[in-house]
Amino acid sequence: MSSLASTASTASPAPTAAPALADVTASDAALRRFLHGLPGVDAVGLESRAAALGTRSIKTTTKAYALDLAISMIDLTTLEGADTPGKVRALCAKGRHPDPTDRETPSVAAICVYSDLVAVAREALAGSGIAVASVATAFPAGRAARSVKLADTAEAVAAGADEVDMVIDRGAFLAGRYLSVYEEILAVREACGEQAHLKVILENGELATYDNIRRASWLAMLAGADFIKTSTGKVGVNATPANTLLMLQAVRDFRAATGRQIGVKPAGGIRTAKDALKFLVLVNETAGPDWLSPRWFRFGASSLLNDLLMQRQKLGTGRYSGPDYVTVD
Ligand SMILES: O=C[C@H](O)COP(=O)(O)O
Repeated sequence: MSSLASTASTASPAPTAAPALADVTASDAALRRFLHGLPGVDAVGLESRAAALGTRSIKTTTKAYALDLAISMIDLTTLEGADTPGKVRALCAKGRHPDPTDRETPSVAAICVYSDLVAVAREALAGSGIAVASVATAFPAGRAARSVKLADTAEAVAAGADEVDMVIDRGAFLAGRYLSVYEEILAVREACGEQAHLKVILENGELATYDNIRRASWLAMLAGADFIKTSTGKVGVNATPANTLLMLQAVRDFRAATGRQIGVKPAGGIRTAKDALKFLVLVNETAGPDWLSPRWFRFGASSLLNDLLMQRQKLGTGRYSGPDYVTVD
């Protein structure tokens, strides 16, 4: 999209050479060689580039477009122990018609729930074109036997999930057991079958270094992720401009190396329209305009939608209507 386009270019790493999948994934040692052979991340450069792109101003007509685009990219999420069918139905109604006073307002991309509430969401969203996303694999910690994680995934898919958001085994990853992480993603991918897209949550806040985030991104993509996702939203550090920029570089480089396009989903702590628009600038400037659609970029968020709606109403009327005029997230 040219209106979010750059006026100045900033250097970012060149695409990585195509990996030979069979060689790379043959063993822990081969995966380690490949993942540790990826270029090291210049943390200072990454953070300054993310900060610099965050200062880009977006003019009024582009802003209207970008606010609607951001709404259409939301995975409207509720992941609480206290979730009820009633809460999920209310969220689905909101996802269908985020602003009942303005039917031009786009619907969200998906409603994201725990697997036991997939059937409720499925029924409430019938005919809407909005996807049902389910977290699975013992979300958020991912601490369970693989059989339990696969059963969780299979139940979500059987209940009608269009998308499965799995967590990687961070313990195995940090211990260098890359093959185990790779094989688990493959197994979950298989449990998703043809029906469900797979989003792989790296849980960046637990990966300790930017180098690890780059390695985990590649590992997930090699194993068949349709999307890579920053976070569960349940730990101290979730989606940040810098860790999302790094993952956008990874999907860009992966497509250059393999021809396969993978989506990106920052999640956790994204609450304001201002922040969402900064993320869209990062997408355009890093992965490129091919990613500026809900097919390739999502926001995992429980309470971003209301601020986007308030900003949208302000653009239309010239004033804020205030939080009382949008339904509670
Ligand atoms: O995947 C989505 C996140 O759990 C939502 O996090 P949030 O409540 O900080 O928006």
